[in-house]
Amino acid sequence: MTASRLSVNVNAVAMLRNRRNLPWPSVTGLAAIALEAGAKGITVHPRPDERHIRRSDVYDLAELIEDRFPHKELCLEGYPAPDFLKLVEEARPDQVLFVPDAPEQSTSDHGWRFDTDAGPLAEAIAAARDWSVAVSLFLDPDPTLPEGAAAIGAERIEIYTGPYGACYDDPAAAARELDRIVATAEAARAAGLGVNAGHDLTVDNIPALIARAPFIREMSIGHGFTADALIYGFAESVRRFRHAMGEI
Ligand SMILES: CC(=O)[C@@H](O)[C@H](O)COP(=O)(O)O
Ligand SMILES: NCC(=O)COP(=O)(O)O
Repeated sequence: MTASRLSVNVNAVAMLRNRRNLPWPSVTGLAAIALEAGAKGITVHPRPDERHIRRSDVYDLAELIEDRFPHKELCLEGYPAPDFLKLVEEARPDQVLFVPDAPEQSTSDHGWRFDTDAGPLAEAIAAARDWSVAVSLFLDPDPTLPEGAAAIGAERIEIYTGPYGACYDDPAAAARELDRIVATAEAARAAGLGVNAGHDLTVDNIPALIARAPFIREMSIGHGFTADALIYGFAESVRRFRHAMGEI
């Protein structure tokens, strides 16, 4: 049995909870079920408007993992603005993923371009590393980019797999996207970076990806995982995604 690569993103659980002024479905409760079932960790992307994950959820999840799952990992995602960096400093996740998202953006849809928008990155990366938080950078599937991530001090990248996920009904287009992801993953590995992947991954599109890039160390999955779990339940979906990754 291979170690788990699955980090379950619970943004959508928080979105459902926020429909009412009630504490269910429980973000920490479902995170615990996923961790107990074999997920490697939990990922959250608190957005400035708290449309799903609230700042308080981040502290609750950090406490859950520290108290009950000390060998599991918390990953925080966000734009390196002062408020987000404060959250990273206080919650001390195992990993932070910096994304270049504007506050009003509906979801992440592109990675960093080091020639144009890397302004706040170098300082944020240095701060996170001082707090012993591993730093990952969200990058488009473009093999010219990983070298820039290594040069600026990141330890890992997460390849944006949204365009691949969007080709669910077009195998030829999916094969082209997969080539770009794999080339980027290989470039990152050659640059000494750890390789993560995320966005719109599903039990159907993961096997082809993992077959071509078995060295991927983590996949963070929220939307597709939650859609699956509505049918199968959180614990069974962990098993299904790990099976898709060839782990069990
Ligand atoms: C960084 C990334 O890929 C995003 O998928 C993000 O984690 C999802 O954010 P939303 O849940 O707000 O769409
Ligand atoms: N980093 C990607 C992530 O956490 C989840 O993305 P998605 O599966 O909700 O698209």
